[in-house]
Amino acid sequence: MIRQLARVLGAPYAGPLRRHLAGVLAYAVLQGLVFVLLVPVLRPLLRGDTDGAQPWLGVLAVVVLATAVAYWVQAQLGYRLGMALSRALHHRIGDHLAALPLGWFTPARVGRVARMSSTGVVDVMGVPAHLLQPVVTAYVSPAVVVLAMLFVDWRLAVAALITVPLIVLVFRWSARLLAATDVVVDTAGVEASNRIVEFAQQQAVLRAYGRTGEGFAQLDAALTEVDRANRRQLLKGGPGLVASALMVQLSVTVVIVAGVAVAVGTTVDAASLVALLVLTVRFAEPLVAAADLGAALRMARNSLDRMDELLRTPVLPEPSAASSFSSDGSIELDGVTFGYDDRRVLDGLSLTVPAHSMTALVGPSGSGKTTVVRLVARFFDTLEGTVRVGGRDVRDLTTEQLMAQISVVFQDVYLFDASITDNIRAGRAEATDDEVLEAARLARVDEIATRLPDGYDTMVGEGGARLSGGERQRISIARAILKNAPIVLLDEATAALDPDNEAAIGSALAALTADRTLLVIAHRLQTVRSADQIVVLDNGRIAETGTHDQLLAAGGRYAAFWSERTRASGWRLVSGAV
Ligand SMILES: Nc1ncnc2c1ncn2[C@@H]1O[C@H](COP(=O)(O)OP(=O)(O)OP(=O)(O)O)[C@@H](O)[C@H]1O
Repeated sequence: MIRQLARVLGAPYAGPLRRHLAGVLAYAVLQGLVFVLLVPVLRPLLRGDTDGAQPWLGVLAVVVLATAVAYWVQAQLGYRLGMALSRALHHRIGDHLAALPLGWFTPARVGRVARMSSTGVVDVMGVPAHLLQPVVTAYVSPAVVVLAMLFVDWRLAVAALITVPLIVLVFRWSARLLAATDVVVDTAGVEASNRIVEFAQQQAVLRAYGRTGEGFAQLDAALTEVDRANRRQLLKGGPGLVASALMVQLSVTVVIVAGVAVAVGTTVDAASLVALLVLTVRFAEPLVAAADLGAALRMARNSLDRMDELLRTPVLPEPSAASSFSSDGSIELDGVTFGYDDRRVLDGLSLTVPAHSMTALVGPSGSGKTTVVRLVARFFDTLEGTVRVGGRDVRDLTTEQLMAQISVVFQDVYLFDASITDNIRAGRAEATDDEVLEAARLARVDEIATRLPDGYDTMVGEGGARLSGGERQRISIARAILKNAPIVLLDEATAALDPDNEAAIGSALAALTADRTLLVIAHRLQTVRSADQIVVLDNGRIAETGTHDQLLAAGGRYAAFWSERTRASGWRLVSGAV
């Protein structure tokens, strides 16, 4: 486990971990010695020989003092290591998350990561902070005691040693019984926390459709499952825990019986025997503690396993150093095949978006439009074929180089709980105040700021909750304008907006996309009509390509779409260019 901890934490923590382990070992050995010294102290005392006990009492006092110092040193090291470990784990998880393909982030995985970085990190930091010491002591102190027994009376040492393999076997069996149910308990825990978050977040939907009862039923079922899993673990693990405690008591009994048998043979005097028995009882104490701590240690190990697994999840390979790159501002997909899990979604798709032109992607739901945009932004790598941005294979660009080429405006806009200015500045951290204000003006965020009590300093709330959907989108467009990337990937809003917002967003997008390369998942007829190229996707393939007039004249899929959509409510006839 220590080795795994060192691997998860990385090289800088190997030294502190080793030092802490050395401190814990020193403490465990010293504690064992304190137990052992009880024999020479008690032996003369029980015979009434206080003078004989005095030198040993002096030695005992010195060793007790050394034990106390060792305890303090290892506790300080462990506590500090625990705190550093919590920071290091958060950093390592955070750094790795930042490098994982964007497509990795599904809601279920996000839930797991949230659990891992909260309770998981606390479990793991508990190892140096308060678990390692009692567990190491549990094994090392009795070993020192048995070693000392060898010198006092080898038969008692052998009696104690006989029980050790049995204790180890029973401890392992007990741990295995409990571990078998760990996955069930953990899965139930993750499910319950996801349901709680969902229940809280989706109150509006649940109430609107009168399904609070049903929503609650799902949460209730998840919590019942947690309860059931815990009970099942207790039932399955119970025999192991009882057997472990019994084994420890049995080892004490074996040594006592052996001691009495030896005493009857008169090789050991009564005083020594009593001292040895005291030693035996103390010898068993740490073992009982180890059995109790097994569960906490296992939980820490499970959390560590999951962190290890996350940190081993491959990141998208990218060149170690950025090579010089002068983008021609185009986008190209060349024979691209891609699928989620085992299902093919794009099938040998080739598409070119020339620089400074607009391509509109249209097609039925599920035809692969979003997937095309995700591949351009390298959420995933293709199974076959090549995606080129600015004329270069995206796999040959560093994340910084690729991201410098692209601004993405998706439908779900997330704003940080910060001021409007800070949210816009997220587009380019080093932008001057004037540049931020200019981007805000172009995206018509200035109109929003004037209405708010603190203007641009107004905090927008978590996710931008204090603003309307349209207002959030205008801020995200201002962010993209500030970023000033040559290529814009846009998922046009499907939701209806009020006329003011609609017009504001129209002009904000016009400012963003002017003189840029634009790949847009188009929902508005106006956008589609004004595109230089329309690509009709169907089932992961290109069904048709051309301008609006060409495609209407062709009388194919697009023409059918157009006449259907202009009649249906799904496509809105709105004025204003994109
Ligand atoms: N993360 C994912 N995991 C598994 N399957 C996915 C994932 N994302 C999309 N899909 C599936 O891939 C197919 C194409 O989805 P995509 O979102 O690209 O289509 P779309 O044309 O953008 O649809 P829409 O217009 O409804 O947004 C769909 O069948 C969808 O269910």
